[in-house]
Amino acid sequence: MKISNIHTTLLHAPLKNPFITSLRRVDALEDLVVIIECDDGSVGYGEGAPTPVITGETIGSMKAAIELIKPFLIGREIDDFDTLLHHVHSHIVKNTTAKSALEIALYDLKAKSLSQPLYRMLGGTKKSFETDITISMGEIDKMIADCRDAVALGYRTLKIKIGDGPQKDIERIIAIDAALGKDIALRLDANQGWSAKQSVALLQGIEKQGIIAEFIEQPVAADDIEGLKYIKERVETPLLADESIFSLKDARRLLEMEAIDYVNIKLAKTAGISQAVALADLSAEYGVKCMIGCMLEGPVSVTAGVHVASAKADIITMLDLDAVSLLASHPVETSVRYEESRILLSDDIGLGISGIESL
Ligand SMILES: C[C@H](N)C(=O)N[C@H](CCC(=O)O)C(=O)O
Ligand SMILES: [Mg+2]
Repeated sequence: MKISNIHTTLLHAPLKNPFITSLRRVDALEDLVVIIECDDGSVGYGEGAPTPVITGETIGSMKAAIELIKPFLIGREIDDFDTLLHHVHSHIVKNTTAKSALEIALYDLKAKSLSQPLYRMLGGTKKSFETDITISMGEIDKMIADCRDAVALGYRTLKIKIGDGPQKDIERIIAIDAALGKDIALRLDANQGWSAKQSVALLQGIEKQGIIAEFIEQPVAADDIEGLKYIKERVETPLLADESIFSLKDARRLLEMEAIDYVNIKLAKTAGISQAVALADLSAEYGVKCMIGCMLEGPVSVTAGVHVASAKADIITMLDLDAVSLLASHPVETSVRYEESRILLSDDIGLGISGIESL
């Protein structure tokens, strides 16, 4: 099974509602699907959504990185898997989403070559998962209405986007908590919107009101490592690092410092599946549980995240893989079922993606 061709196609999918964080607003998904073809007719699918404000990538930079790596993969056997992964990672630094898209397609092919679903190839057995859903940042009344709609659809965990001003944020959190039953868990994601001092004041403020969120995600700037440690030492609310952790090196530093409670693993940050699995293993060594998250991305790469969640189910105990449910429609034919908060893996080989309608 030799790689004969690699090409990309743009995937455009409308969102049900605008996706709004403290970093950006998105009205429709635009991402890049990677298709790797082999000489026996097998096809592997990968995907990645550029998130310029987090990874620094654009559709153009992703295409350029893939074009640069492509000649090192064409003509090689899928069985020579470690060499393929080596080439994905060794010719260009950063460009983590582009590398992830390539890796996902290679893992899809490798699992297909073994006639196994990817999760099983990775050592997983779990097939049923529960994800949260993101509530976009906005006016309080709108956020409460969105929370109620999500609860009515069966979501029991809501990821609340905040971070555009501590005073506004504290009002949002108190109002949302009061509007929902105590059986609904709140995850707070400030997407780097606060300083360390603001974070402590805000979190201590809501804690005094008896509100303990499941966690606060990335309250401070990605490179504010000391800020994370400062917050962790002063609040009860568990602290989850997202934008601060791309690589194993990033994670090791924070874990050694005991600066965080949880790690958010995203394939678009780890440059794919191999380092995502390694990051879960590293976190396990420190006794730190992980969430697997996603950017605003499409069904191919989100599905790859679900397979990783299965492979590392003992350490990846939380899912933020809601991006497919945020789409109004998409052209990907997948045997993996996305039923709002429930995600069910199938036993189809590879990722379980059978095609992209427009191809
Ligand atoms: C979509 C997912 N639930 C999410 O909230 N991801 C964001 C980043 C998404 C983006 O801007 O594309 C996060 O966890 O920060
Ligand atoms: Mg986040």
